Amino acid sequence: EVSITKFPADERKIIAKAHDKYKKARAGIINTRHGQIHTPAFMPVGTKGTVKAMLPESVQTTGADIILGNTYHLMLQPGAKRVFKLGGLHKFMNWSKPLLTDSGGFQVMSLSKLRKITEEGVIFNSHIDGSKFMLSPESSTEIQYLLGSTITMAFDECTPYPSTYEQAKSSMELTSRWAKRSRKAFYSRDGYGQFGIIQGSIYNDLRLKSALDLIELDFEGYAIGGLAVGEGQELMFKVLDYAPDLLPINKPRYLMGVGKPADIIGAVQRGIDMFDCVIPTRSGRNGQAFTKYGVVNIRNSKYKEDNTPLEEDCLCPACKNYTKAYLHYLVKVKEILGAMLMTWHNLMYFQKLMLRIREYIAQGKDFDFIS
Ligand SMILES: NCc1cc(CSc2ccccc2)c2nc(N)[nH]c(=O)c2c1
Ligand SMILES: [Zn+2]
Repeated sequence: EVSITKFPADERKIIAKAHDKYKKARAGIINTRHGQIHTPAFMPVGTKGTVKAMLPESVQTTGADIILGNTYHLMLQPGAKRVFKLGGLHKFMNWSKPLLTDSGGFQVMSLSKLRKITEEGVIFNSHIDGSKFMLSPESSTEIQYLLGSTITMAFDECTPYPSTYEQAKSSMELTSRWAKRSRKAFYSRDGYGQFGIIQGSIYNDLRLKSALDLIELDFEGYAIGGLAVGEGQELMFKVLDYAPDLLPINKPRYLMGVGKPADIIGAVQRGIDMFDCVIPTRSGRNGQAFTKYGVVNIRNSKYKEDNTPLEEDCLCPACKNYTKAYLHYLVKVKEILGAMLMTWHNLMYFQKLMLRIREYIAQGKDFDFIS
């Protein structure tokens, strides 16, 4: 078992080796202070302290072991100190299992209007009321501590795509300097962990240097950042053909912001353990349901009198108790229950996919035809 706490390097016991064809795929368990994470794992995104349209207990019934929170959003509202005073994010949102929070830099670059990147950190104006904030390796790490995150992410810069070699090099070097400061600011406790994030865009020598810089800091896990940023699946897999192997085999590997089922399967085959993506929740709210027959756009008029469930053998409330006609109607009239049921089904679909992948790996079977 790959325990998130410090463990002797020789405890490199991977629970199950996958079928030779996918010699890099692995199934494992990450032990944390807030419970176990079965990998390969899909982590639903709960940006503002809630997985949108879901109760935490509903998220739990889908099989999720861990959910994500967002440092950027929570530091602006309600504020990290307030969450800390109120007992931390676990208590605040009534989620007792593991929580992973992003370090916030990525969200600053994608959400805040005015921002300035300096060696110190990122100065930005809140997208809510324009007030001025600064995120640095130190402040991001402290905010994640105040939130009570089980897994803290190092403060990095997500290198945009496309980037020239020079741009990617200087961005990666900044991420390495910030990683060192993040690691120094981390308050190490048993059962809690901090993950480093490697950058380097599509350049293999930069990816290697980034990995070497971060391995020196002995993080509890490692994330591959700077992918799923518009490069496309082919180029992403090209990087994943070598990047996971640059990371310690006995520590968790997290591919940030990925992805669709086919992306997840391809990345697991290349040695990735953890995933997060807004697709099941966001597309669910937009009327898209993932099913074994493909993606169903429930707003399509062909469903308005379809008295069958999304998937006859799915155990989620949407499939057990309702029809596509009812979901079609709810989404068309923008009823909140529509968002709830579609989200619940999609999260169940993604967790079932991960469960089947874990089973196939444990049985040494290849799993490239699962959709
Ligand atoms: N588009 C991929 C992506 C996504 C996220 C966000 S993952 C996330 C989102 C919400 C909550 C927790 C994690 C990233 N975060 C960081 N820090 N660095 C990246 O390179 C990066 C790349
Ligand atoms: Zn369902």
